[in-house]
Amino acid sequence: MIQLHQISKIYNQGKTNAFQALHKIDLKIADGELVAIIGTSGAGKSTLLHILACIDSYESGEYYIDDTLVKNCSEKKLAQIRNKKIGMVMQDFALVDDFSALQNVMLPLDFSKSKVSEKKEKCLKALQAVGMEKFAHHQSNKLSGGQKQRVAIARAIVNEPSIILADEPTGALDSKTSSEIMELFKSLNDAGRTVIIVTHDMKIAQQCKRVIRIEDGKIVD
Ligand SMILES: Nc1ncnc2c1ncn2[C@@H]1O[C@H](COP(=O)(O)OP(=O)(O)OP(=O)(O)O)[C@@H](O)[C@H]1O
Repeated sequence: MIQLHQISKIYNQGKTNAFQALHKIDLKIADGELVAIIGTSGAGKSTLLHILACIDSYESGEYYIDDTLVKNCSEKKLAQIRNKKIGMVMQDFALVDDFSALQNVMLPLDFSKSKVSEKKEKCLKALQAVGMEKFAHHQSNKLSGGQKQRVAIARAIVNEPSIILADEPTGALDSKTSSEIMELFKSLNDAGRTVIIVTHDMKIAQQCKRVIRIEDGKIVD
């Protein structure tokens, strides 16, 4: 499903501060895998995740997602891929503070032509899947860290993407809450989704079926 062939990423190319963050990365991730990406700070984990999420460019190599060659896609097609195929979860939750949980989960449906009542129903279903339906009308900045991350996960799955990408999703949570969030990722994976998690936490990585270690922009293990 995901294939990277010789992907290289250079920040500030052509300038005196040019920096090569990824060196000829080859990687295949099949449908339904549960993968951790680990490595020291600055190794290139987030850069790789952003390329997988189609939110960052690369200087050379090919990235195929379900046989679509990403670099040939128009901006419109890329937006469609991001919206329909990929759900993103961030360390800092990236919720709109003064929106309710429901309004946050509605955001990816902003451009959908469905009726508002249908959109709401979809969002409530996503909130239910993460155990947060009772908090649908709570303002998001009044929720705990773990609850915020559940809402962020509901927002990531509302369009039923086949791939979930998470960047340090438990980095701001205590260990008990981290375990609960990891259980949620495992259940999303059990339901058939591909889940790729960047993490520093070995307890999280050990629960993944495959661990990829990056050092200095290269896959070393
Ligand atoms: N926008 C940018 N411009 C220039 N260099 C960048 C940029 N973003 C990242 N880098 C550099 O690229 C390298 C890889 O960064 P990246 O954020 O992918 O690392 P990481 O493994 O995710 O680190 P961390 O675990 O600290 O989040 C680092 O040396 C970083 O300084």
